[in-house]
Amino acid sequence: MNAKWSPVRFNTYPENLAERIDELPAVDMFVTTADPVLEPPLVTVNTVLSLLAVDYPAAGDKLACYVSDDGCSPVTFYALREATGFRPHFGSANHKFLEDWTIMKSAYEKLVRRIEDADARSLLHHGGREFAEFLDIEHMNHPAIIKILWDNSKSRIGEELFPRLIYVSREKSPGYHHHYKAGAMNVLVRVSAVMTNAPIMVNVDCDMFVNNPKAFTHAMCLLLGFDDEMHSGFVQAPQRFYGGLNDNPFGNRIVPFKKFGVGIAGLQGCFYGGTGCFHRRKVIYGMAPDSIGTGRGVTTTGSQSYKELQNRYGTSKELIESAWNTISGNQSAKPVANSGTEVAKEVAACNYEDGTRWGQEVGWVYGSVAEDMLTGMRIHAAGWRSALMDTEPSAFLCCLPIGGPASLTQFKRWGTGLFEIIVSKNNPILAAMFRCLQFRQCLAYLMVCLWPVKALFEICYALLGPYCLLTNRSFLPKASEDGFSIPIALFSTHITYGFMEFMEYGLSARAWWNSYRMRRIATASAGLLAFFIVPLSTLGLSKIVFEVTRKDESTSDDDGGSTSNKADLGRFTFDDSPVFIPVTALGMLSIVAIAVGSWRQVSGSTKGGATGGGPGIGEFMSCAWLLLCLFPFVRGLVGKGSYGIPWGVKLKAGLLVAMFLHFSGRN
Ligand SMILES: O=c1ccn([C@@H]2O[C@H](COP(=O)(O)OP(=O)(O)O[C@H]3O[C@H](CO)[C@@H](O)[C@H](O)[C@H]3O)[C@@H](O)[C@H]2O)c(=O)[nH]1
Ligand SMILES: [Mn+2]
Repeated sequence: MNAKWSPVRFNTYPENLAERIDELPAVDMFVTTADPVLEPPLVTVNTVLSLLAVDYPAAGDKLACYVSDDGCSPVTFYALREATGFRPHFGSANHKFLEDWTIMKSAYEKLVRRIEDADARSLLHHGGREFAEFLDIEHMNHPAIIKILWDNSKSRIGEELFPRLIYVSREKSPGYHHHYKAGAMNVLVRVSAVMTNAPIMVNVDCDMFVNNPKAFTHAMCLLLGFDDEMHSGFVQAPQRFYGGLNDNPFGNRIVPFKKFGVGIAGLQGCFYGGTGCFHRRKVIYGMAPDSIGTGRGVTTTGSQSYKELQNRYGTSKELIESAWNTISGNQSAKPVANSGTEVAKEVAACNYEDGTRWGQEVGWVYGSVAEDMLTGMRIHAAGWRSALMDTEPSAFLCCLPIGGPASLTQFKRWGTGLFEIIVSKNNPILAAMFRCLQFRQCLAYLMVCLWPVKALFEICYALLGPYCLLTNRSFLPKASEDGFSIPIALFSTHITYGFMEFMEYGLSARAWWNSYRMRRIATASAGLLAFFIVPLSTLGLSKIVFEVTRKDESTSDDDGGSTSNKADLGRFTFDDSPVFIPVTALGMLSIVAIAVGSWRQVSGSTKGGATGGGPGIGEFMSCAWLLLCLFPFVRGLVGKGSYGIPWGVKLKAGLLVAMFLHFSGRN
């Protein structure tokens, strides 16, 4: 309620920028990809092409696109290089669009075929000099590879300028933690600092393409439009998805967050969602808003402050100069190392961050696999607000994970990451007490970050029903008692409220149900696991890794998938991941409980229950409701192939159920 109480919407009118068109700032665009198998190079190329084609004044000069490839894949590199060949079609796309449509389409189809046919081995051996650096390397142990795929100096006179495109694969070494996406983002920030140093940066995941060609100008409205910059430390576009399945079968389209998003926009501002977000470079460099206090430690010039800058940003002369230009507001200065990649490689090295503030007060913050939440919170804690940019059509679209394993792995990562924030020194309570995080914003962060803790309570509630049926007890008033109306009223208000919210957004009842039950499933599986993993990892007993979500191209509309195919895709799938154990156990348990409870009713042995305290309609209903929510798992118990729960999981779940039966039978 705190989060939804004061909704705010920002409307943007890019046409009002027309007079200031020459003043529009340069934008560095960042794309991250990590695994050529889970994230097909074609997906990345589509994203990059959409960024390069964005409608922005003097785009060729002001935009530069940096692609970080943590997979260090020659195929990704090849795909991007081929994509630059698509360049001539861009100029024409803007002018005589229709005539050139067919030419462009066939060029694109050729590009797709080339990328799909590419294979790493033959590229390495027959691809020429450009691939030499990829030869004989391990993807977790290699020097930095940085290649300028398109540089404006290559443009011929008279040719329309085309944004720069730079391929970055940072150095990796077994001795250094690479901090997953946050680490990749920080390298991109530094590499771009010494190459183009644009005051604004936008970052997207490799599967998130630009859907509204005017997206950047809309964002500028919010970045330039406030009297005080403080109101838009960053500008976030809400996550929207393309294609996808009907009615959100895996619940990852988190609909209640629509209202939540607009709600917190009215507090200190929307959360940073990790993708589709415009950042001010100086905010990322750890600056506080001018109206709050200048420069947080880096205000003066002279040798002393040079040392300070070095301690913060590292030893590269070029980077320090560029950072100094950024924090002192000297945007007109040209980037320092415009040519060559030597300096860029220096700042992309593993050991560059040693002894600096990168990953703490500077750049994307380390210490959570939900680096987006953590980094956004650091920015809010510095006193910035953020603005939500909701354009029509949506600025960016990304793809949704499909199937049980991919969805629950994603939920598990979020849960772990969020809980990591709570147990770290960067938690929202401390930020509200000692820094500039507002109280209500802190509550909103807590509500989200405490989700794994909520899982523990939710599991206990879920177990109450089965426990009562099994042990012939009750926890709810009997239907004949007056008190019975209280749980009924609570339950139906809760359900009706959630349902109405979906109706308000014009969604189907089915979508509501899918989302509702998927939240129960995700909490009891991914949330619960996250709750246990984080303390274990703090004790050093387990290791948290960022598991990249598989990007399925088949979710796109143009696949032409038949309806039955889509229905199949919407069916829950399983694998042998431990994330499935708790819910499988819960499903089995409720079946056993209902069986035992009904048998007792039928055989009339309830009379033996302690002073008529046996289960009533309430307990049966909660068990049945639980079973209904877990229906995909009940179906999975008997399903075949990937639609069936593997025996290993069933066995472990069975063991848990047996343990529960044993202990509940004891008293
Ligand atoms: O070591 C890594 C791991 C991941 N990534 C990139 O990080 C992005 C996000 O990963 P993905 O598996 O797609 O995660 P999602 O669950 O789809 O991402 C959501 O949640 C993440 C935090 O958990 C945020 O970083 C994302 O922006 C947000 O979209 C992708 O572009 C990856 O290529 C890297 O660059 N390096
Ligand atoms: Mn993603």
